[in-house]
Amino acid sequence: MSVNRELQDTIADMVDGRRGILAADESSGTIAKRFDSIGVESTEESRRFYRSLLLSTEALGDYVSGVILFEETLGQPDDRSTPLPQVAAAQKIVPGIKVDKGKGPLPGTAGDMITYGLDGLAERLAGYKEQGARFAKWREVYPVSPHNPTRLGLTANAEMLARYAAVCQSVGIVPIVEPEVLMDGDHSIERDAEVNEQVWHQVFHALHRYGVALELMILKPSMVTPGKDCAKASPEQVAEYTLRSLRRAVPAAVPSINFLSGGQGPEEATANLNALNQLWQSPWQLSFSYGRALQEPALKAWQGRAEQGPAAQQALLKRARLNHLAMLGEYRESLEKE
Ligand SMILES: O=P(O)(O)OC[C@H]1O[C@](O)(COP(=O)(O)O)[C@@H](O)[C@@H]1O
Repeated sequence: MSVNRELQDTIADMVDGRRGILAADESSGTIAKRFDSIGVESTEESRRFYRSLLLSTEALGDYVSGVILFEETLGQPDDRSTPLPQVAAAQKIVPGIKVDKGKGPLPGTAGDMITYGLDGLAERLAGYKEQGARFAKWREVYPVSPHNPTRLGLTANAEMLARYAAVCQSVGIVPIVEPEVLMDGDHSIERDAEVNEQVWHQVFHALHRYGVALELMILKPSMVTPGKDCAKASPEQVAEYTLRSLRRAVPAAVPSINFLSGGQGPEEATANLNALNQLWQSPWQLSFSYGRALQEPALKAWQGRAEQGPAAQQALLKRARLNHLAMLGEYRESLEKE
């Protein structure tokens, strides 16, 4: 099959107007933190058990079209020895893989970050593809301060995302491009809009220079919100600011925008997505690619106890279904109690 055909098929399987993406690709440090919050030790086996529980949730494929896995999970089996990528695929959930290798400070910028992992990426992708991955994800992180992101931070991070995306498409892997503007701090929603807009402009400029086919990628941005230390904005305000900035910076050729949750609570992330889909008929599908906002209730229900598995799966399925309804603009707060 041609590389282009592979990319088109993957986009068709992932973008159908009613399903989103489950981000289950927490790196070792992050998953240890999440497990710590429920008193569970993070071991190879506890991570395998938990992620296998998530992926075998019955009917999850009704609301989720893709799952982002961590490298370790790609090679792990469920209790019946079926590789986890196959467990996902059996539910019509496309398996994908986080391919960046974490982040560190960007020298010369006093506060900006940069992500590692481009060396040997094409070879790594070939291996992941053999294990079943059909898409990849790479995250650049932008802290906000009165002087960050700097001009250098904006161009350097955009360059990394574009180089990664171009390598992915050259080997038939759909790239998810994730520029995350962090919620940390006390910046206003106006400042957040300004930063996100600059970030997206630079990212799409770089994607253009690297010849990335916009029709064959997915954007995973932050929603435009005030910083965590400010009063929260209403879902309508978040939707208005986010759409205004997206319209100014993101070409209509991009098929789907799957937001990250970035520290929003589960109900908040669903209400915001719903408002986004109610506000305006957009050229892109507006969907989710949540980690914490999908998994938090499931983690709490699980508590590391095998007998709590079904409760954890119910909690995950409920969040996935409510976010599916938010994609249709049909979510209501009263559904939380059902
Ligand atoms: O462990 P990392 O690499 O810091 O990533 C943290 C998470 O951030 C995400 O990109 C977004 O997750 P959230 O929706 O929880 O913000 C996930 O895909 C990833 O698991």
